[in-house]
Amino acid sequence: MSPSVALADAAPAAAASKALAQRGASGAAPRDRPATLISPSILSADFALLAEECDRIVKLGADWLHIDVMDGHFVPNLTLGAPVVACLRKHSRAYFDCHLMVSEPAKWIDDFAKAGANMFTFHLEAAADPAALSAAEAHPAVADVARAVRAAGMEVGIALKPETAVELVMPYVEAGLVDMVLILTVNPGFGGQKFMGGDVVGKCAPLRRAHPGLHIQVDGGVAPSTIDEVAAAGANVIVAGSAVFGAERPGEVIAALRASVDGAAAAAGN
Ligand SMILES: O=C(CO)[C@H](O)[C@H](O)COP(=O)(O)O
Ligand SMILES: [Co+2]
Repeated sequence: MSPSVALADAAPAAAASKALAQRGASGAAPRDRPATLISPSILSADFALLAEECDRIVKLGADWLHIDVMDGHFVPNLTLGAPVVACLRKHSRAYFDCHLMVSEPAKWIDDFAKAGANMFTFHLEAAADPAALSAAEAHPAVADVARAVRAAGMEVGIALKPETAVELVMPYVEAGLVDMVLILTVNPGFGGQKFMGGDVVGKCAPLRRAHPGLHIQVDGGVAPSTIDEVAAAGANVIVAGSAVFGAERPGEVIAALRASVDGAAAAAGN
């Protein structure tokens, strides 16, 4: 390991575990709006320098690290899997926010738990036949995946593609099975795509109204030029890949994203 990789070790263990507890509490969702969390996607990092890149971006103010897992089947791209997460865990105590764009999420739960993932976000469209999903009741296959993720010691995220109606995730949130809902504002598979605003990011608003304490993540095309619409919609967990890793001063981008979301929350009175 190069000396520059020992980034997470710069924080005292007690402070790091306190921060982790604040940033990702398991169990019942709080009633108050959760804190703003910036989760840069390492998809846009230099994969040959991944540990150093993770260290650098946490030191520059990132709260979580967003890890995009693609299987070449659910999406037309391949990225990385649990072995890479396990290697990163040896170098970092950061919160690993894993976004599983895979056809069979249940198959990977144990591997990611053992690798040190903190959040396991799976796609609603992958856990059950999308035609069998309903806003009126939870689909047993989706509920089973959510329960298995929590039983494995990770927090539970459910992701929605841009075309998936937000009503379809409500039964799982209402049943207390979900810690975070991820609203995708690009078609999954690639970084650097154009942000889908309007009705797509607008799916955050009814979720925030109905569930003030829920983590609501927006992922895809988020940048200083698009963050105000994301913030106004009610998201509190912000993913940005190319905007952060492609910036000359990534710390300034992280600060600008956070300021916009904090400002919108204050304006909304929470
Ligand atoms: O899940 C994703 C793509 O499927 C990525 O997290 C997302 O696209 C982040 O990259 P960028 O901010 O460059 O859009
Ligand atoms: Co993602």
